[in-house]
Amino acid sequence: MAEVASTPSTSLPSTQSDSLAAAIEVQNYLKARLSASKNSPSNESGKWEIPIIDLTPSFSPSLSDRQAVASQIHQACITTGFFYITGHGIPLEICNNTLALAERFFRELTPEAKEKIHMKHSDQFRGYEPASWTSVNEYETKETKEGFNFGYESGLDPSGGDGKYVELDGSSEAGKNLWPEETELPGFYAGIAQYYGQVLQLARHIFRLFALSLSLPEDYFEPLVTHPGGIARLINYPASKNPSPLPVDDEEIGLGAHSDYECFTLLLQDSTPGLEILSPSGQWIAATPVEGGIVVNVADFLMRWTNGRYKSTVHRVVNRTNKQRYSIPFFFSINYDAKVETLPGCLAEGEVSKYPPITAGRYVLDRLGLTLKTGGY
Ligand SMILES: O=C(O)CCC(=O)C(=O)O
Ligand SMILES: [Fe+2]
Repeated sequence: MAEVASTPSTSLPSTQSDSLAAAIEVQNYLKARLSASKNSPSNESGKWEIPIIDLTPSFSPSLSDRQAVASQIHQACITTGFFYITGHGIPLEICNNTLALAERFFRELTPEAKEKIHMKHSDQFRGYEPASWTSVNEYETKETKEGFNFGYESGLDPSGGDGKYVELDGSSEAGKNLWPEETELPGFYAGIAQYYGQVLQLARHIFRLFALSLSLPEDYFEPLVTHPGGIARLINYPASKNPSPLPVDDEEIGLGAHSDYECFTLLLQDSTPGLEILSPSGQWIAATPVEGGIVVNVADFLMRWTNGRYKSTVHRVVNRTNKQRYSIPFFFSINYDAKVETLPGCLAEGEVSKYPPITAGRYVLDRLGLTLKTGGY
């Protein structure tokens, strides 16, 4: 792990937007957490476990069944900020096929085809991302992962959306994704679109449970997800050159320590472990894959809405095995032109909001901007 304690705090230019200030503040928070972390194997498992929540009853017509799931979600959100879901309704076959498409993307697409859809051609961070093109924090700057990033299109939304989608920067042109040609990777787009549609609808369902978990009406967030942001990534973490349980050397960081930016993330991972989450006492805990399960983690918007009651937990990926690891996170956001502001019900009498209001898309864009080595976008 790179030395972080001595790095001076990032200073805030006076002309920055509120969302950039917020994005920089998260980096400073991360620095504090990392300097207190122990880069050693965890002995905390058992004390701080990632719960498994069966979503089956959440599809019941009975409100009390749905509420029972929501209270398990509440408990997970105020402790780990991470949980697995089973019984989520996305067939295992679709999950496995989508992971197989990720593998095909990285293995079969030619370097020329990857170059054509390189992220440098996108002003919205879409497309193919070679290893070390971005790094999610300023301390672990040689990330081994490579990725392919794409976002919401109304054609991928089974609800069709309300036709008012705006991009991260508030512009209204849709369709900024960079897809490989059908002839270059036959069947890729159709397979990815099928998974995207399913995971998007699942995210909308889970968002209703989040509302219940906060004692809000189930449809509280509904007006905010009529044309939601939803970035997804296919990620390939190469096998370790020197597989060993620990310690991690900087060359082996797949994806550096970070919190996610949006409402919550739904992560599909293959059977190779690698995801680790930072416990309150600074231990890295492995989020080992659960067969048929999807990892859910609270991200920054939910932390901000709840004034920190829901934990946007720091996590990272280190592939310590001799196998490639593929994963597919889906980052569910509200409409990018909507605001995130502390919920009145999450402030006790006299309690002040820790987080100023931000515009959803702008905040995501500012956080993404900080991942580029150039520091700009
Ligand atoms: O690949 C994983 O397991 C996690 C990915 C992740 O945390 C991210 O892309 O934000
Ligand atoms: Fe993440």
